[in-house]
Amino acid sequence: MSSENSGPLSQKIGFIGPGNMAKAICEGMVRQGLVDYSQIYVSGPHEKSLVYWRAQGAKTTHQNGKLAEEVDVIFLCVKPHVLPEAIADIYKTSSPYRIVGKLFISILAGVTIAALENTLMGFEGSRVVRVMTNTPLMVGEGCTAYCPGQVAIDEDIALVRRIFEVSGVCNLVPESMFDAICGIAGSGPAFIYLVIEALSDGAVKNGIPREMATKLAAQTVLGASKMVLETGRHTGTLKDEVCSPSGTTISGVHVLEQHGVRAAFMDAVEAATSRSAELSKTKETKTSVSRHGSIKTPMMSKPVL
Ligand SMILES: NC(=O)C1=CN([C@@H]2O[C@H](COP(=O)(O)OP(=O)(O)OC[C@H]3O[C@@H](n4cnc5c(N)ncnc54)[C@H](O)[C@@H]3O)[C@@H](O)[C@H]2O)C=CC1
Ligand SMILES: O=C(O)[C@@H]1CCC=N1
Repeated sequence: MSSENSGPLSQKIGFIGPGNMAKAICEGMVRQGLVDYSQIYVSGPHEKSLVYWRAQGAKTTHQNGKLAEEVDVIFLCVKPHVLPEAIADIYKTSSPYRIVGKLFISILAGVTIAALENTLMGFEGSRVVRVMTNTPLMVGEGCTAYCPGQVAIDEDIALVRRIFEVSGVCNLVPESMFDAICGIAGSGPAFIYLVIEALSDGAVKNGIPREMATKLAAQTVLGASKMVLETGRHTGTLKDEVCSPSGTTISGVHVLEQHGVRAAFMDAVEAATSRSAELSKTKETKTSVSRHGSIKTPMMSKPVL
């Protein structure tokens, strides 16, 4: 595989699982001129979810194996419990000799590199990179972490960095951090939407029209985030600068502390982290797939398909 450091990518790129994350990753690449839709292949079982992609100019199929035959790089973008079925479909709908030396990039929560490599070992020379990312990729503000598998090569890493750096930040981390990164970066946007919605509700309660209230809340969160990232100053110091003695803010902060907001957010990140760890231990995500496309679960002596 060629490794360009600038300019458009030459590879054909496939997405197995044409959902929210496939769109976020692909749109980021297209918007930044890294690829155009003629290089994009997408597969999924439901016709309805492929219509959008064809309208953009991507090629679509219901057969994961046909996609894998065509492309150089395969993004795995299905839900974690669907992975065995999706991989089994690659085996069943392809000629294995045509799936040689492909790079698989997985964004699945709670699916380890070992599980991925195990399930893909029927395809000669497969390489894996595990990624955790988030939906703000869509607006160029993604937060991505990656960890290469055992046989991933420098070009694979360079490619992953290029794809995710055009749409935000991207860092190499040890795989042991993946559950915690899922807890903050993967799930975190939902926690913050909740904050924005609640701030907006508070403003609406006090007479601000909804549309204006949501814009004020979102811009305030954006501004606070930029302050943290661009000044590099401690969050406590930044908070103190907003809190005047006997002022409005400290009254609000007191209420948040009374309601245990910090502990609630810590608990939320911890719960999401634990769930990711739990997923990696479930039978579905530990399942492997034989060369013939049979799904083998660790709990069963016989294949279930
Ligand atoms: N949504 C998020 O914010 C994030 C999600 N992730 C991970 O990304 C993955 C995808 O998540 P979403 O895009 O949100 O899910 P989604 O539900 O939007 O997309 C999944 C797609 O897979 C398709 N699919 C189902 N069975 C299939 C099969 N056998 N073969 C091919 N395609 C199949 C579905 O029809 C659907 O279009 C998950 O594993 C999740 O853990 C990671 C980071 C953030
Ligand atoms: O909720 C989930 O399982 C996925 C993984 C990270 C964000 N969304």
